[in-house]
Amino acid sequence: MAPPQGPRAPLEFGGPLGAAALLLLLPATMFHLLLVARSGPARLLGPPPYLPGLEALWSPQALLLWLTWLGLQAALYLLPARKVAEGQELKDKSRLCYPINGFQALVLTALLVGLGVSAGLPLGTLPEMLLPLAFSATFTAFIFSLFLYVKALVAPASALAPGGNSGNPIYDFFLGRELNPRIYFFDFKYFCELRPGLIGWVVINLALLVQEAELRGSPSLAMWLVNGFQLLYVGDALWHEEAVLTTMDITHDGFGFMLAFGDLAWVPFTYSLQAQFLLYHPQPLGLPMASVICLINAIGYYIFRGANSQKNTFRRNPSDPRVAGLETISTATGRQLLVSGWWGMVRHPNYLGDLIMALAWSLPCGVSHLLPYFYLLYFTALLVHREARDERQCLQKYGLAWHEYCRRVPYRIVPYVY
Ligand SMILES: NC(=O)C1=CN([C@@H]2O[C@H](COP(=O)(O)OP(=O)(O)OC[C@H]3O[C@@H](n4cnc5c(N)ncnc54)[C@H](OP(=O)(O)O)[C@@H]3O)[C@@H](O)[C@H]2O)C=CC1
Ligand SMILES: CC(C)=CCC[C@@H](C)[C@H]1CC=C2C3=C(CC[C@@]21C)[C@@]1(C)CC[C@H](O)C(C)(C)[C@@H]1CC3
Repeated sequence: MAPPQGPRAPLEFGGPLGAAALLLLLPATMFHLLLVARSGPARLLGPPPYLPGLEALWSPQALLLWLTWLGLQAALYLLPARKVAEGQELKDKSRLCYPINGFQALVLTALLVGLGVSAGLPLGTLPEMLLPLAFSATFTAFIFSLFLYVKALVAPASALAPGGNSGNPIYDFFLGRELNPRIYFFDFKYFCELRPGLIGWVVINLALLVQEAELRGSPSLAMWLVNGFQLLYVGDALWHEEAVLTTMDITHDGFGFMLAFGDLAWVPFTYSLQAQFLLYHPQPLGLPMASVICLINAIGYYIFRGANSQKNTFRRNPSDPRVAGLETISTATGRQLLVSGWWGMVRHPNYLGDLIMALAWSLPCGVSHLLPYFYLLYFTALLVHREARDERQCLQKYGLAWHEYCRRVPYRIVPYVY
C-alpha cells in the first residue's frame, strides 16, 4: 500500500473544506443550469424554477442508456488505432502508450447515430431525458471516483500524482490520487478526458437541433452556429488527440472526482447550455450578425490552434523548420521556452483563443439573457485559476529562466490587459 505523501504538495482549491464544498457545488450548479435553461425566465442568478423530486432525476432507462453510451465509447477506444503514441516521461523514467483513435471514434459514433436515426431512433426525445441522464452521469462519476480512490490505495508510490495525496480522504477523493490509473492498456483518465463527455456533448447538441427542427419546422441559424462551432472544437480536440498527452490534466493532476465528474457530467451537460437555451428560447439572428460571429470564432480558433500547434511541434522537435527560427530561452532542465511567435505575445495565447471562441458560442443566443454567457464566465475563472497553477509549476520547474520569460513576456492571457 502506498503511504500518503504528507503535506509536501501545497493544498489547492481551498484544501479539504474547499474540496468538500466543490463536491456539492459542482453537481448543484449543473442541475441548476439544466433546470433554468428550460424555464421561461431563464434567470442564471436566482433560485431554480422548482426542485426536482427523485422521480424526475432517477430513471433506470436513463442509467441504462448512459451505461450503454460508456460501453460503446469504451469499445471504440479498444478498436485498432492508426497510431500508438508515447506519453511524457514518468517519475520512474518509463513512458505509457496511448491509442490515437479518438477521431475515428467520433466518425464511427456519427455513423452509428445516423444509422440509428434512419432506423427510427427518436434522437429528438433525448433533450427530455437530460435531467435523468445528468443524474446518472453524476452518480457514475461518484461511484467511479470511489473505485479510483480505492484502487490508488494499492498503487505503488511512483504511480501517485504530486497533489491529491495529502492524507485527507475528502481532499484526495476530490483531486485524485493516482496519476494514470489503468487496467492493462485501458487508461481511464485519457479515455474520459476525450471520449464519452466530448462526443456526448456533440450528440446532445445534435439532439437539441433535431428537436428544434421537429418543433419549429427547421433549426434556427443560431442553433446551426452553436452546433457548428462546438463540433469544430470537439473534432479539433480529437484530431489533435496526441496533444492532450502534454496537458496538465494528464501529466500532473491525479484522476479523482474533479476530473471524473468534469469529463463525464460537467462537459456534456453544461457545455451544451447554449443549445439547450436556444431550444426553449429561440433567438432571431440575421446574416450580417451571424457573419461577424463566424469571424470572431475563426479568429479565436486561429489563435487557439496556432498557439497549441506551435508549442506541440516545438516540444516534439525543436528543430522542426516550422519552429526552428523562433527565439528561445534555455532552462537548467535542458528544455527551452519559446519567447517569440504566439508564446512571445502572451504567456498563454492558447487560453486567449479559447476565450474568444467561448464568446462566439454565446453571441448567437443574443444579449437578452445572462444564462448563455455562463460558459464564458466559468471558463474565464477556470483559465485564470489554471494559469496561476501552471505558473507555479513552471516556476518550480524552470526557476530563474521562468522569471526571465515573465520579464520578456509580461502579460498572461490578454495583451496589455492581463
Ligand atoms: N474547454 C475547456 O474546458 C478547457 C480547455 N483547455 C484548453 O486546453 C489547452 C491546454 O491547456 P493547458 O494544459 O492548461 O496548458 P498549456 O497547453 O498552455 O500548457 C502549459 C505548459 O506549456 C509549457 N509552456 C509554457 N510556456 C511555454 C513556452 N513559452 N514555450 C514552450 N513551452 C511552454 C509548459 O510545460 P512544459 O515546459 O513542461 O512543456 C507549461 O506547463 C488550452 O488550449 C486550453 O485553452 C483547458 C482547460 C479546459
Ligand atoms: C468545473 C469542473 C468540474 C472542472 C473540471 C475541469 C474539466 C471540465 C476540464 C479540465 C481540462 C479540460 C480539458 C478539456 C475539456 C474540459 C476539461 C476536462 C479539453 C478536452 C477540451 C477540448 C480541448 O481541445 C482540449 C483537448 C485542449 C481540452 C483539454 C483540457
